[in-house]
Amino acid sequence: MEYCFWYFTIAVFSIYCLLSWQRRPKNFPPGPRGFPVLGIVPYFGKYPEKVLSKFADQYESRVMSFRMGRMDWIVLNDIETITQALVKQGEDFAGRPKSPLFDMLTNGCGIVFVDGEKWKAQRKFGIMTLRRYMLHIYSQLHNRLKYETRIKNFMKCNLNKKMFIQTLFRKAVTNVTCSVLMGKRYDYDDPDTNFFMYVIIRRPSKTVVMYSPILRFIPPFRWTYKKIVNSIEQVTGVIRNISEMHKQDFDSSTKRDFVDHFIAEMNKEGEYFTDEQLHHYTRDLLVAAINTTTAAFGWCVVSLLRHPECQEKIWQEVDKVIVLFKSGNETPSCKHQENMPYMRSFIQEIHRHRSIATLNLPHRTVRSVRLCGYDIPKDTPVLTNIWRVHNNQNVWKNPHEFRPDRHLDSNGNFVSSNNVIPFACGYRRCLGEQIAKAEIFLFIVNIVKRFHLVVDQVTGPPTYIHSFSDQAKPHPYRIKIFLYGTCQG
Ligand code: HEM
Repeated sequence: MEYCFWYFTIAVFSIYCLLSWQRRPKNFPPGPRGFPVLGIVPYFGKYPEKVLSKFADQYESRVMSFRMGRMDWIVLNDIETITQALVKQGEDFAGRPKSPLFDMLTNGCGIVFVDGEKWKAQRKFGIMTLRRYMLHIYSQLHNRLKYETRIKNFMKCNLNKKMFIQTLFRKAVTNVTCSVLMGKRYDYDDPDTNFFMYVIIRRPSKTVVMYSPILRFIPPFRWTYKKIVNSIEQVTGVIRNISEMHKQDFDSSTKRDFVDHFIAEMNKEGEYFTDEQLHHYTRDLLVAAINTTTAAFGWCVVSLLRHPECQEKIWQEVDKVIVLFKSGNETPSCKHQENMPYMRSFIQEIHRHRSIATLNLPHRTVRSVRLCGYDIPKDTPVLTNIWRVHNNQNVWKNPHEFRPDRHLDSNGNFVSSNNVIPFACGYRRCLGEQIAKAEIFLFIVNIVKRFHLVVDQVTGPPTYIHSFSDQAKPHPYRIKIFLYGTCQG
């Protein structure tokens, strides 16, 4: 009798779980449910963007849903729906999924995972500041990149069996970003400062712990959790010291960098402009900038190596447009780019062919909304399948092929495309887009004009397959590099 009771209770409970698993909000977009608790996570494998894209084909829906944990997520599948949601209804989709753990660790400060009024004030300040001193940033970026990409550093990569070229790019990008944000450069060989370049590398397991804080008590994730805490503490510790030094010799008439601009804002006593906010804002900018830009540099070189004809064409264009580059009497700038259609096509093709933020950063609906005839409740997490847009066969012929000239018209003019959205679009579009674009352009100019890049015959050409991370970055690879006009390599 007692057994019957337990069997009955378990059966009722299982049916209840199954039904609540199957239940989804009324008039919600269609999509796969996957397994109880895990949802479709077991299907994700290394490339969730491709798996979600296949589901999108299967459900034939511009907006699709799926289950992960206890949450129903939605995915925006094409450019029209993405523009409708993130631009036209942008305010409704401008939230970020809540991570109580991250909020606890950052005290709700920063910009990337903040929303509401605080985010609006920080974003407005960020846009104004970066725009105001963009010209200064441009020449600073050029000088720093020229310095960071000295042949001496490349030679070290060639000689050192353990050092790959991306290590050099990561160090260069870290120094460029630190200079622009807080006037700081780190010596490549300094072991005390090297940590700064590595502690902020993002791994998928970190994201999982962020959104499922309960996991921090389970052994393998416990270790990841400790790393997150250490990373946040270490980086903010370094930024704290630097900002204290900035305060000591602060001069409101000559603001040197982002930190100085923020201190000036703090002196006006704005509600959200505190020391803690400064530390987390700067940390967020560093994390957002370093991983993505390093990946972009890595993909540029992969493409230059795999397509020597592109290297040659870019070299010729730079030679024609920036005539005095070699003598050091002309600094490359945005205005040069206007006369460089091939360079611009090459960069646009890098962004299309190698989507770095394949699924964008997650958004959250801040109120109940209607999209493509479906009802999406408040607080629904939202993914944007950027990879799918960049590989849409109806827009791009043979999308898997790397062909910069697809972005040129019959007269050889560059055609900017709304179907290439590496920085996303709308309200939460990348804040550092202009900086990233300038950096990538200046990086290519500096590399192509000064060096000749050749595939390392021992390892062969690097692959386009990206490594498993929350940003699509190249696998480590080696190259041969020669100074132009010499056989030095
Ligand atoms: C190739 C380089 C880069 C790529 C591909 C990239 C891409 C992105 C993407 C896809 C987003 C998410 C947009 C959204 O949520 O809808 C984002 C956000 C952001 N990016 Fe970038 N990014 C790059 C470089 C940078 C740089 C250099 C900086 C800063 C100097 C930066 C700062 C930020 C910030 C602060 C956000 C959050 C904006 C917000 O939540 O309001 N990014 N980026």
